[in-house]
Amino acid sequence: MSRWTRVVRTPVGITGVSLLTLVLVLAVVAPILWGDRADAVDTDNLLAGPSADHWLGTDSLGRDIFFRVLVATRLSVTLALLATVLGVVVGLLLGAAPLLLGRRSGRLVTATVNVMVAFPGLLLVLFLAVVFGVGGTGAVLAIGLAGAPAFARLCQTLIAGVAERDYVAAARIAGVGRVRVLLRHVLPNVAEPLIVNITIGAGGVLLSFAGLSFLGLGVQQPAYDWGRLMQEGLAGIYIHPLAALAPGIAVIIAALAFNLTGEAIAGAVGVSAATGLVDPVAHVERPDAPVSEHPHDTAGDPGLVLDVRGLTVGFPGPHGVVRPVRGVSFGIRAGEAVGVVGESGSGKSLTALAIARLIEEPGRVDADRLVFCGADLLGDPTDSGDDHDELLGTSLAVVFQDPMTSFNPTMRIGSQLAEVGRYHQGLDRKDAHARAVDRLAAVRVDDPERRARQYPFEFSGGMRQRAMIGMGLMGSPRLIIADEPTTALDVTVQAQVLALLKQVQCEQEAALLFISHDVSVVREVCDRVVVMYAGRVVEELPVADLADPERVASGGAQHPYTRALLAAVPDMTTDLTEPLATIPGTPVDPAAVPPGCAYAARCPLASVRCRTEEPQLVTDQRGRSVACWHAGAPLDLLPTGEVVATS
Ligand SMILES: Nc1ncnc2c1ncn2[C@@H]1O[C@H](COP(=O)(O)OP(=O)(O)OP(=O)(O)O)[C@@H](O)[C@H]1O
Repeated sequence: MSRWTRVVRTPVGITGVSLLTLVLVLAVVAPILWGDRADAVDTDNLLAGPSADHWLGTDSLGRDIFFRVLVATRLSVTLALLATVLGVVVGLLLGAAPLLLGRRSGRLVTATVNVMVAFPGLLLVLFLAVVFGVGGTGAVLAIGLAGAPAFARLCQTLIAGVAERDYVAAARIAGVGRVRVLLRHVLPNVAEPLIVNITIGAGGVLLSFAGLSFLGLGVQQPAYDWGRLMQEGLAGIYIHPLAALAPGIAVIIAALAFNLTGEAIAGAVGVSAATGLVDPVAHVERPDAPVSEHPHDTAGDPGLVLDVRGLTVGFPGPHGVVRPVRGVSFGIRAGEAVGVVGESGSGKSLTALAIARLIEEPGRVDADRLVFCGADLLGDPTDSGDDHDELLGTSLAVVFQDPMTSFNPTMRIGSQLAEVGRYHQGLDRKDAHARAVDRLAAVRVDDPERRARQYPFEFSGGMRQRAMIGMGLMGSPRLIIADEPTTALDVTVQAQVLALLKQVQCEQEAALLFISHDVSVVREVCDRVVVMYAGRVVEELPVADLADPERVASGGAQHPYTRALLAAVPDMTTDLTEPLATIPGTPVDPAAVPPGCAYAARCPLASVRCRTEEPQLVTDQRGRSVACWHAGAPLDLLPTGEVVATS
């Protein structure tokens, strides 16, 4: 059963939809059928009570109240819908401002919206009604604009939630413009709560309109809506109450029709009908001081596809800037696979996002050097004549961790792949689709023509990851960033996706940056490994040296953290009757990084020097680097004093 069928299967739904249909039908037909009778003046029957000729009596000019209430449906509903549309359009534009204008200008709009929301709604309506002038048009503008801020805030919150999804990031890497991202990737995914809110909102607008006309600020004679009829009937409320009550009841029925329908849709699509009452969007201030802790610089190596030196990522926190990535340096050559390992929170994903230029304000990325395919990603693209987005769109492929969020659920898989071809290779719709099908075949998706027409929910997790790799292959990637691409998959599918990733990397002679917390997976896929702890690289070495945590003297891992990570990986000799080894203690909170070596509190070798002086990354003749004052020292040897770094 479709969701929309479900709307009318509940008592609330059937009542709401029936009432709404009745109201809308009356709005269309009533003026045509009964317009003349509603306007007919009968001077012999002024202020008459109910009779067979006039079911609800007559007004002060002898006009039939029943027909006037029916005929007023059109103006009441039309004006309410116009005001709703105005509020929705303005609210949507304001709500989408952070996405369309970028965070900085967007924040200004957000702040203005928040001030407007704090302003009492009724006062705002009355104020605007006076500003725009008495009458139907003024009332539409007043009610529409007064409702816009609340709708804008709802949109901001919903859009912000979707804008962080991986498929939006993927579309942005693919070079899709902001307006298209909004229309194609964001709005379809927030449409349901918006529709619910608009429907319920229309009921409220109808009441507001009746209120304004009742106060004499809305519709003016000779036109009449329900509010106007209520006002006219008020004068004789004690002798002839039906003249005021009948239009009042009509307002209640119509408002109920909209509200019940909205509630029913909310129930059917699983959205809270109170979504409009969300908390204000949190604001954080941008740090003033630029961040650059790491003067460490190296001359650029032209053989590197990616050259990162002193990369920092900072976010403003309540007590100053928090830097989850604090001076990361590494490079990757064409055809090389580099693994980045470390516990959760060590800054692996942020490092990848910074390279893909996906860190949004107020986050701030700084580096001494961030060069991809010879282009300085930190420089102004117009200076160098390069278009970074174009470069990243064609030469960088990103495979995200969660196959559920990697694709836009409202778009066919083929269209999402084709989007890359259309934006970056200038292919027309047909060629882009053909290439998308071809790329799906290249990542071994069976029956690619049919699969390309399917939606993401029709793909299994493993197939979605393959399709994501296929999307990266729409261009000719020089670098593939895979951020925990198999964490969400079961073991068999994991092996298939890893094999595919490796095969694609070899065929394309691309570099691979493979992020994982699982050392054993990195050992399978990569040539070299970068070990991160608390936002820094603590060791970098060939995977061959990861073989055995105890093989320190003969060139194995030297850093106690790398050795602890290795010891925590179960192998064939692990005694399964014993609990699996873990690293004692907890990772460092990026907001409270201690002085000295960040790992000292958990390190069996930590000495006084470790707690006060931060070890720098030192590279040996074989090109392996380690940042530790006691690198390679036996782990059971408790330090008695200062030990000089062995490398
Ligand atoms: N937008 C943000 N604002 C503030 N802090 C953030 C933001 N994004 C991430 N962080 C913090 O940065 C730290 C590093 O995050 P990151 O996602 O890079 O870790 P990770 O090593 O990839 O971990 P995981 O394996 O869990 O993904 C975490 O402590 C996280 O809370």
